[in-house]
Amino acid sequence: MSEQVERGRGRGDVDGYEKHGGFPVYRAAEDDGGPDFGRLIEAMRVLQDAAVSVSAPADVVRQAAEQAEALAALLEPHRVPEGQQPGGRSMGLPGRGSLLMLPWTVDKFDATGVRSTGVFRRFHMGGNGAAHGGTLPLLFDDLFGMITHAYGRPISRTAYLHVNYRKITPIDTPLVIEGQVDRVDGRKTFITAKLMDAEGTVLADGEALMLVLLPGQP
Ligand SMILES: CCCCCCCCCCCCCCCC(=O)SCCNC(=O)CCNC(=O)[C@H](O)C(C)(C)COP(=O)(O)OP(=O)(O)OC[C@H]1O[C@@H](n2cnc3c(N)ncnc32)[C@H](O)[C@@H]1OP(=O)(O)O
Repeated sequence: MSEQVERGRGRGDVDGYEKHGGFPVYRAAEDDGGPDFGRLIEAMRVLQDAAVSVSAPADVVRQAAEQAEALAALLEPHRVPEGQQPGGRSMGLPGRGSLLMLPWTVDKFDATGVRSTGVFRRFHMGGNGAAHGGTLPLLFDDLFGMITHAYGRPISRTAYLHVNYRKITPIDTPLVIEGQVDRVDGRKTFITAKLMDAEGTVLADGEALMLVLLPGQP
């Protein structure tokens, strides 16, 4: 996906694109973590959905806990430093293969904006069939980061993020989020986006100021 970025278009007067402040330079994982990584992440998401929605007999809960502990022990010796794991860098996987991110798929990524589609799952539910209010800023924030990147700006930090909740955001319903850079002013990138249902009804809109980091800024 990074190859699609029209490098330099939105740099403005910001130097040192490759430096990203104090950030290490992140590269996309070449093979999306290998043939079974996406499968593992999706299985983990199904498990998350189950963990927040089941009411199972004590014996089943005990077995599940033992299996979850065994799985964690299997993976534990393979931790690597930030920027080396496929999670979050696998551009071909929903949510870039990060369990933290909403499992949404990017279908437009260029300097004119980014669009992503997906569903909020049971794991993301707040109450009465609606997505938890805290999960929407997560979706917006990650989109804003991608929009900044697609515009050719260095990785930036969110200085502020505002979300207007216009209508209830349902779970298990295909939705789309789309946004773009509105204005650039030196280190400042102003971005807006809308979350919509399949009929184009706006469920939430958001705006953010993303600030290009100064050299050495964490
Ligand atoms: C793998 C391969 C490729 C992957 C490709 C995919 C893309 C990859 C996607 C990643 C997606 C992640 C995207 C998450 C991004 C976060 O979520 S970052 C985490 C959340 N944010 C933070 O933790 C930021 C914490 N805050 C800070 O670090 C510092 O406050 C900041 C934001 C760096 C700014 O500090 P500073 O550099 O000292 O800035 P400062 O001089 O105070 O202000 C600069 C200007 O901005 C203005 N400003 C600053 N804050 C504000 C504010 N809140 N409101 C209004 N104006 C403000 C100032 O007034 C000033 O304006 P001017 O006077 O220049 O006109």
